[in-house]
Amino acid sequence: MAGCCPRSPRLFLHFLYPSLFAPNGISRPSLAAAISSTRCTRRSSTEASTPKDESAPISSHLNPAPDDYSMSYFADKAKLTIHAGAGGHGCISFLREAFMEDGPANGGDGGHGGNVYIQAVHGETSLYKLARRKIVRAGKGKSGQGSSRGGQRGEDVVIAVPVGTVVRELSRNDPEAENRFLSRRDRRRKKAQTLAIEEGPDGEPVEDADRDKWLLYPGMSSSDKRRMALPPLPNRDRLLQQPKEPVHLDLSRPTPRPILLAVGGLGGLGNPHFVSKGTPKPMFATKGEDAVSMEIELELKLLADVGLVGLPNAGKSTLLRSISNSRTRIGNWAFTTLQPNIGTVVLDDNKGRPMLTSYHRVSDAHPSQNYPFNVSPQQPELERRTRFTIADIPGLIEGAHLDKGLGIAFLRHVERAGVLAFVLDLGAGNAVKALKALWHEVGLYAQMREDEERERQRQAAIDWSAAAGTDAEDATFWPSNMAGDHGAPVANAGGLHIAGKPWFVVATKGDLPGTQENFNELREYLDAINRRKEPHPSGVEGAWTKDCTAIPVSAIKGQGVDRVVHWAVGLLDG
Ligand SMILES: Nc1nc2c(ncn2[C@@H]2O[C@H](COP(=O)(O)OP(=O)(O)OP(=O)(O)O)[C@@H](O)[C@H]2O)c(=O)[nH]1
Ligand SMILES: [Mg+2]
Repeated sequence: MAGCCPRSPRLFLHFLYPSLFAPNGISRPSLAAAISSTRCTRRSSTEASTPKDESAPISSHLNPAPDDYSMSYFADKAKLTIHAGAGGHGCISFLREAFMEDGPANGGDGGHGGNVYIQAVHGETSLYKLARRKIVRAGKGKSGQGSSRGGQRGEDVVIAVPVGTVVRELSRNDPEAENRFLSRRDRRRKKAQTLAIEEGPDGEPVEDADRDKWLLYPGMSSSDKRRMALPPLPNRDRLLQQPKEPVHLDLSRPTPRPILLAVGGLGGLGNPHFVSKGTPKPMFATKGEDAVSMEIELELKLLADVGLVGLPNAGKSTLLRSISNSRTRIGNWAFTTLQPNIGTVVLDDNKGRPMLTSYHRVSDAHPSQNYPFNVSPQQPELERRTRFTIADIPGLIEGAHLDKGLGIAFLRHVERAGVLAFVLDLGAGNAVKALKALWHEVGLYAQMREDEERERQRQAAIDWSAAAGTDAEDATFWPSNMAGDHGAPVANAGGLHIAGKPWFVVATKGDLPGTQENFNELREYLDAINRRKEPHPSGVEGAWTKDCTAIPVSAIKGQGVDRVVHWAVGLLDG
């Protein structure tokens, strides 16, 4: 193609035909178009001579060209190291004015370090940015200054995460909490051990463990510094209570206010705080406190009303396109979809009138009674459903639990869906076998999650924290419904009992010849489940076996898909 349209002649057109390029009313783009059409005449004529392939599929919204899709960066896991800000140091300063040589102490206090918060907000859809960011730091407090000027407070940081994020603490470093827990004498012993300092005649280590928490006047000689008697460190409480270890939050709803994760260090005290009868001119101030740092793991479980589960190439994405506004990628090969997609199904007749009447509980979405934040629901109990969301995930294959294909980890995005829709390709072999294989993988996934959760709860039952046994509670910042290890167990909130969810089958590619028999067999199998003659395909006792149905569709032609919407809404309404 490049050979038939050489670039060089175009470069000389200005010189050969200057009038063509003069600003005489013909715009450059139209001229350029004229040129390109002339230049490509040869190609067009050759194309025209070849007969058009009539059988080639015409691309449309439901049968798009391979490059007709939209994709955004997506990550559903992220590990973050968060550092709250350290406090600024207190200042050692004395008033100096004309005719006043020896003024009083006037060193300002250091600013407190910034805190790190987390908040689940609508509008965030992925953990991608956080996964790349890796480290989050709140601002450090500025040191105090002379003339009693306090240091500026460190800036707080709010980590915005999508609704549906689970937060787990992996490790924590809280030097101040450890110090508070140990007695002064123990701290001294510990420091002596680490520094290998000799013990004094009274058996006490010579070095005071708290000495490095003090700032001494820089103008003093080192021997004076060593000899200087320092008062006991003042006992100060943090402005906010550091949440108990380990943090475990299930942010399945937007959080009205940011939730505290790590508290910044207190700012140091300036020298006026230490003025006493014996020390009218204190040559010392305290340093700012070290702050808490933590390693946390974020896991996003998308919250869609309906989750599509199917083998690769079954037609899940085509189905999603046919009923929602999604522009997910479609291709005639396995694993076209590599990350979850959410589509919104709008329940109107394209003229703004409702397509069907459906209601959902508002209290589910705004469980204000569980929040300590005083958010009272203004909405009525039931609200008309105008839309619902549907999640399309990468295809599952047999043995996905053994990490075959893309594994089963993506099932976390349908784990919380209200309804599961199993998408089966009627043209790809026995549909009953495919359904059983899918349920087998889903069942194994549920089992794996439950084991994980049990292990986590067992670990959480052990109190590793230094403050174990103390009754420091952090109720102010911990909504009981969110704190996995502080309130209700997250396992129940996560709804791991997947087999108990309402489900149905969407039998796709019904337009292909010879699929009727396969569909009939599938329908008979589902009828047998409804009549309790066959067990639930997952094999779980007491699983959902009410009205299991299969809806035949041709998603590519948009036929039968309205029934899928109606059925899904019916199941969502319960
Ligand atoms: N004939 C016919 N073809 C369909 C139908 N639905 C989807 N297809 C085709 O099946 C192929 C796979 O469709 P996708 O929607 O990408 O399948 P998928 O389940 O999302 O595949 P993965 O993303 O790989 O899991 C595409 O070539 C579609 O055009 C249908 O109803 N009839
Ligand atoms: Mg797909």
